[in-house]
Order: sequence, then structure tokens, then C-alpha cells
Amino acid sequence: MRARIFSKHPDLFPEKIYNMETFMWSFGILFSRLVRLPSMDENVALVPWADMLNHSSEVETFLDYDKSSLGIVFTTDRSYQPGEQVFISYGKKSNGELLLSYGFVPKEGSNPNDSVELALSLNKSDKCYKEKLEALRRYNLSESERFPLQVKGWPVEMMAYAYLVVSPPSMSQYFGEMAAAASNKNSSKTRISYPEIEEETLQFILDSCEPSISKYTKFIEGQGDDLISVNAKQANRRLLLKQLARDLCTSERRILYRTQYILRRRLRDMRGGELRALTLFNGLRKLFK
Ligand SMILES: C[S@@+](CC[C@H](N)C(=O)[O-])C[C@H]1O[C@@H](n2cnc3c(N)ncnc32)[C@H](O)[C@@H]1O
Repeated sequence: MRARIFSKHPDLFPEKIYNMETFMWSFGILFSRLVRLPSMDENVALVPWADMLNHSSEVETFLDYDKSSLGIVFTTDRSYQPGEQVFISYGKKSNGELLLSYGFVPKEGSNPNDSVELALSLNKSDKCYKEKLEALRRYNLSESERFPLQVKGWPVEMMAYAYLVVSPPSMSQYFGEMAAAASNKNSSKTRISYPEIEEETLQFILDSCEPSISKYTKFIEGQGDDLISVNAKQANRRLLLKQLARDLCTSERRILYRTQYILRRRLRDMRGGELRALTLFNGLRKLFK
């Protein structure tokens, strides 16, 4: 654009105004302020008073053009007292998405839509590696996939993928069914379940959280003042960016910790159940000896 238009017409586009810095500023302003109006074919608009509203993940709000009053109407799910801050929802977005689009990270634990991706991979030394990979490829999946975790749980697709990773050769007849469920392309969309490998599957997901947790911890704890800043403005900006990165990592690690907590509890219940059944069985055996 600069070579094709701006530099050819310096009188219309003086470099002092049309430069990279001002472009980035305008881009940021536009994308952090524009709103989508459903009743105007989802067209986007700048709405001067509405762009003063900050985001909260706890409110459900609607902003739209109202044909009868020929104006923009803002509807909230609660009443407000004079002087109280009114919030809008920028959408059900994760903290990472909010940081990328709007430049902030919500307070820790305040965003129920926050999510983090967990990578699961086939084990290269698995006897059935080739068969499993073939099954995955049939559904456009590969030997390593990422799934979104939230504090409230994980997707059924991730459980299906994990079943496939841990399943023994004796379960090869189910590989296709597992891959289909992992890709969410199984027509019935039913939750698949294999009780015989449930425990191993949960343990596999639990172990897969570890490398991500250590990476986050290393990043959060290892952030010293290593960068030399040219001036105070630059130093402040770096500090702000570092703090945002730290906040994001802390919120994503929190979801991984929560996932591990749920998994550990389930495993403990399962193992406790198995132990009770074994004790009962041994007791009965002694009784009938
Ligand atoms: C549409 S504007 C909202 C009004 C803005 N606070 C202002 O004073 O002009 C969007 C920007 O507000 C800030 N913002 C909105 N919600 C926020 C929140 N919950 N926490 C921190 N900053 C927020 C972010 O900088 C975002 O890019």
C-alpha cells in the first residue's frame, strides 16, 4: 500500500500522518471499538457512546440497531444504580482472545469462557501406531492434536482421542469409531465409553497436562528484567506487556491445574471403588472356603 499508493501521492498521504505507527494505532482503535449489528446484516459500526463500555464475562447484553426508534439500543440483564459502572459483553471469548483483540486479560478466575489448548499425541512406540494413525487420517486428524480445556471440563472429542491413544491391540476394531468421535464426525454424536480403559485414559490426559504446566511455570517464574530499554516509555510498555503475558499464562495454567484436580478425583474414586470391590470379593471368598 505504501509503495503503490502512499509514496506516489505524498501530498494526499503525508508520511507524518500515514506511517506504520499511526496505522497500528488506527487499527487497534478500530478493532477494539467496532460493534456488530445483527439487524443490519451483521454489519460493523463505530457507535460513539457504546465504545465507552468495558467488557465483563459475567453479563449478558445485546446491542443492536432498532428500526422503530432509528437508534442503537443497548439491553442489559440487570439494573444499575446511578454512578455504577455498566458493562457489556464482548462475546464468549477466552482470555487469550480478549488479549489479542482488546489488549487486556480479565481478573483471574472471572472468565467462565476462558480456555487453554491441550496437546495429545500418539505414542510412536505403540505397536498399533500405524493403524491408529490411519484411522485418524481417515477423519483428517493427525498424530498430535490440540483440544480446548475449560474449568468446567473437556470436550468429548478429546476423550475419544485419548481412548484411541491408550487402547491396546485387542481393541483395534474400535479404532475407527474412536477416531470418528475424536473428529466429531460420527453422525450420532453419542459419547463413546470404554470402561475397560477408562482409568488408563484419564491417567494419560493427566500426564499430558504436565509438560504444559511446567512450560507455563518456567515462563511465569523466569521473567527477569532481562531486556534493556532505550527510554522510560519503552520500559513501561515492556513491563505492561510482560505483566499481560504473565496474567495470561497464570490463567491458562489455572485451567490445567483444575483439569488435573478433576482427573485425580475421578481416578481416586475409580481406584477406591476397585479396592472396595476387591476387599468384598476376598471377604466372600474367605466366607465360602
Ligand atoms: C470499547 S473500549 C472500552 C472503553 C475504554 N475503556 C475507554 O476508556 O475508552 C475497549 C477497550 O477498553 C479496555 N477494556 C475493556 N474492558 C476491559 C476490562 N474488563 N478490563 C480491562 N480493560 C478493559 C481495553 O483496553 C479495550 O481495548
